[in-house]
Amino acid sequence: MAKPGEDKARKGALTLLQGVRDGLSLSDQSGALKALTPSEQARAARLATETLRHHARADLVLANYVNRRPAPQIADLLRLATVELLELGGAAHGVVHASVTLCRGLGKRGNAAAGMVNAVLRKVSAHQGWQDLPPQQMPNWLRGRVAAAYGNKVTTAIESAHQNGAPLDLTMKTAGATIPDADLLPTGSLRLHGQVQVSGLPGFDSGDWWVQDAAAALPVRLLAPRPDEYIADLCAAPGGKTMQLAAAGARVDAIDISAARLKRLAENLSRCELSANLVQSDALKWSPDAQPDAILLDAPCSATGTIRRHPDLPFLRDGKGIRELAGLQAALLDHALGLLPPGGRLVYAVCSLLPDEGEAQITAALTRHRGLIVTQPDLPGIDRSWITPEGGLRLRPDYWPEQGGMDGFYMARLQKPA
Ligand SMILES: C[S@@+](CC[C@H](N)C(=O)[O-])C[C@H]1O[C@@H](n2cnc3c(N)ncnc32)[C@H](O)[C@@H]1O
Repeated sequence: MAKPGEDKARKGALTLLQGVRDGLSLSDQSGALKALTPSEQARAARLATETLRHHARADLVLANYVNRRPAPQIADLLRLATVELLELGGAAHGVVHASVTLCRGLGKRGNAAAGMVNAVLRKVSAHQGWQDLPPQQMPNWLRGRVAAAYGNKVTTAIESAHQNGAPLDLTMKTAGATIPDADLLPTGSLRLHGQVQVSGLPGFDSGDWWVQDAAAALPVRLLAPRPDEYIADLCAAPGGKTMQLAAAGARVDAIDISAARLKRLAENLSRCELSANLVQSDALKWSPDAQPDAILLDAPCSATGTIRRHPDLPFLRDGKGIRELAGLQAALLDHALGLLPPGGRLVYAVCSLLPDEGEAQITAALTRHRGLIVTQPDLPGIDRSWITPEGGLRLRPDYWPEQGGMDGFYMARLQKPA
């Protein structure tokens, strides 16, 4: 029996996949499915996300049954159906029937391919061995760098973590508070497993928490803000870390170059009834009237630590621009250190797997700034093996495999000489 909502969601997923092929991220496409209900939009996003997460494995299965390379839109449809059948447990008859109908709706080319789609998907639905296929590899430009940094075994473990996706982590506004069904992680974040509708969770309307990966919550814990301290958050939007700083009672200047992202930060602060002084500026040109007690520099980066939650990223990037990003990170670090008073502290953070954006930035900053020291992380829940030779904290998606992993991150706490 065809379910109209499911059919709309499948069609929506194909629209999103086409968008990714055209160079748009899934989050850039939030307006593309306006005609769908919120639950159809959520289903479409899930289908597209899972298809990207299992793209290469779906192609491996399909290669057994497809003779000629199909047009890109038909290939997306076949991958989507393969993932529904073999990963998401979709009922064979329903998925095959709906996919053939959808294919017929794709114009002349779709009509011509409908018979092939029907025959291929019937075979896919009986395919054995999906679970044994290796996890989807990162693209070569990234895989090579990750393997050079951590070795082949860890690279495969990171790819498995990417395939598993990410649970939903929350940071509570009040330390120690909790919500039903959430696990308390060793570092203090709460974790929820399975499909969760964020706006339906207790405490959403009252702003008791915000969504933030457990790894992303650690830079502010490392900075250890105190009530009434004046803290500059130099790359602040959409504001998960600004909210941690504000919730700790700090007076926060939240600077970001993007007006659109600052708007989201303002909405997030408002929902949680927290406040910060928002400033739209290039952080490299910003200087405050008074010296901040501390600075958070959550620098723009390749975001390669977030592939678990953003499986579109490997399809959108080609590795160009990392050198420019590293140059910007170094310039931001130098500028930020110049704003600090003697003895002031700074946490540098990036959601990147690449040492060029993390460890190497701090090693180079230590040679450029005489007397600068790295103070070692001493946070609850941190494994000592995560601390790097220069004294930073390297987090990887393959850590905490039993609890559901964490984003890749690097952070270091610097102190200016007194
Ligand atoms: C990693 S994100 C920050 C995430 C944020 N700290 C949080 O916890 O939600 C990096 C941010 O840096 C901003 N950005 C990039 N270049 C910048 C610059 N030159 N000055 C200020 N902000 C910049 C981007 O707009 C983006 O919002």
